[in-house]
Amino acid sequence: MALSLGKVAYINCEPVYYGIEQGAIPAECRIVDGTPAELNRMLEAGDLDLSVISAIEYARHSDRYLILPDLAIGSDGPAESVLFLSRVKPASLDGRLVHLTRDSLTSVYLVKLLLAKVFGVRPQFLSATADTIDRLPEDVAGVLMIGDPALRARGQLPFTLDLGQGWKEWTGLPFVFAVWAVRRDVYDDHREETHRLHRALLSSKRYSLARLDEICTTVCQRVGLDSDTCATYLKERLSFDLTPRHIEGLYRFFTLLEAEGDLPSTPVLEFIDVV
Ligand SMILES: C=C(O[C@@H]1C=C(C(=O)O)C=C[C@H]1O)C(=O)O
Repeated sequence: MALSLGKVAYINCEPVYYGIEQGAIPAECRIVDGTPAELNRMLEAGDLDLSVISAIEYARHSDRYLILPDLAIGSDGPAESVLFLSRVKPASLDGRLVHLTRDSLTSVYLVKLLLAKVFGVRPQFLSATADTIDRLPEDVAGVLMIGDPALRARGQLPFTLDLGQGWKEWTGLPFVFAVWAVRRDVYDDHREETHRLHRALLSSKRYSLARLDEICTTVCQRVGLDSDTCATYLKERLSFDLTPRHIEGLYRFFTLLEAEGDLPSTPVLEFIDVV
C-alpha cells in the first residue's frame, strides 16, 4: 500500500523531499502538500498516514502518534523563517493587539512563551491570516509569520524577533518546530511500509542536503531570496536532524508549556523501531 505522506508547502521541506520528488530515491507514497496547520488536522482526522507536523501537535496527541527518528525541522539559533515582526519593541506590547498566523501551531505557543517569560508582556492575541505585511491593519502592533511568507516579509516592520534565536538565547538549546509522525494504527497495520518510507525519507534527506545549491537555484525565486542566501537558510539556519540536544530542547519546551497550563502534561517521546 502506498502511504499518504504530508509535506509542508514551504521551501523548508525541500531538503527532505527533493530526492523523492525528483524520482532519485524510490519511495512508495503519495505526497500531500499543506500548511502545518492543515497537515496537523489531516493526520488527526486520519486523512494522512504519516506527516511532518507541528511539534506541539505531537505533544497533544502522543497517545495516537509515533515519531520517526532522525527527522525534524529545527534551528540552533536564528531560524530566519519563524519571525515575530512588530511596530514597537516586544517589551512594549502589553495589552496591544497582535496577529498570530493560522498556519502554525508550535510557533504560536513559542511566541506567547517568549513574550511572557522573556519580555514580560501579555498582548491580546488574535489568530489571523498572516501572509503579507501589506494588509496588516494599523492597530495591529505585531504579527507572527512562518515559512515562505516570513522569508518574504523580513525587515518589513521596525522590530524583528527571530523565534529560534530568542529560544536559543533564553535556554541555550536548539528548538524543534516540527517532527515527522505516523499514526499508531497505521504503524500497527503497515510496519514494513512505514520502515521503508522512513528509510526513503532519510536517504532523500542525505541526497537533498548534498544538492542544496541545485535546489536553491529553483526555489529561491519563490521567497524572493538570492540563491546563496537561500542556501545559507536551508544549510546553516534550519536543521533536519533530531539529536539528543534537539530532544532536550523539545522536552524543555513541553515542560514550560505544561507549567503555563498550555499542555496537560509533558509527553514521553515515543518512536517507531529502527530496523
Ligand atoms: C521553521 C519552520 O518550521 C515550521 C513551523 C511549524 C509550526 O510553527 O507549527 C510547523 C512546521 C514547520 O514548517 C517554518 O515554517 O519556517
